Amino acid sequence: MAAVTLGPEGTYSHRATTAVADDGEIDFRQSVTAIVDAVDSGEYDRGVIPIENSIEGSVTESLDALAEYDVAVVREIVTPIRHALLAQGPEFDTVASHSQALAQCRSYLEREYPDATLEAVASTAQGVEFARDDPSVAGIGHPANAEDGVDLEVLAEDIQDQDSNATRFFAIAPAAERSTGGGKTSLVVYPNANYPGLLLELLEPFADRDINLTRVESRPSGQRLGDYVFHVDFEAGLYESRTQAAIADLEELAEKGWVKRLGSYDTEHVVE
Ligand SMILES: O=C(O)C(=O)C[C@]1(C(=O)O)C=C[C@@H](O)C=C1
Repeated sequence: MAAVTLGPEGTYSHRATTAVADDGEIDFRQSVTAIVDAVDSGEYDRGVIPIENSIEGSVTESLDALAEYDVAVVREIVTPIRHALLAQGPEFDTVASHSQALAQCRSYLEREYPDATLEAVASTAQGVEFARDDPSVAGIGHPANAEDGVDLEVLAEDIQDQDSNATRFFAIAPAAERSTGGGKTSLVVYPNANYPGLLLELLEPFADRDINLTRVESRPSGQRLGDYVFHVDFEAGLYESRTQAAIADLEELAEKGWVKRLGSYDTEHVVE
């Protein structure tokens, strides 16, 4: 089974992918959108993308790509994220990492390196590569990245602002592989409407059927200011009759827009 995720080798996405596709080939892309595109086109059977972090919140590029492309979510992977600061030595003036990782270490960086320039790059592992090439750059990433070559020191470990830092990833597949099992479901709803009580009406189909929502997130539709797409996750299988009834209600509400079924899945906790 060929899988694709955020590269280069050594990203947290790569680690999460190994947990679900350890017997197959893993290829890398430089952005979440490129990963979703490669799975949507059938080039890969699996992709792994970050969705949400306990400190920094949604990975908005992932939510937008899930709304735009037609792929199935087949698994959820939750993994603790413990960042290290890696450099050739203590004399650096720039810290390069993924924007999520820089944000997860914001207090640490302000306290310890208030004068450093923060540079957002495609992934944590790419930041570490820059540090390997340039003594004026430090990277933030998994400490094991220091072992993959010469000349990198682990200057500090566990620099994330909360000990309990964790990221949720989705394993995605081509849309035809949408699973029929799994205890959690994700939908994307675009009502294409704006009137008092709309959000309440969107949530009622779940409350009425005793379905527990685990996340509601709004993203701009891109059509006009104040117009939103809603990402909804809940604890019920897609093919349960109460879910089908709730979706039928939502489709009526979103008659001018659409309801996208991303799929049902189980959660896997990966501890490193
Ligand atoms: O850059 C990486 O290592 C990634 O896999 C991306 C990512 C993210 O986008 O959230 C994944 C986990 C961590 O939260 C930090 C960065």
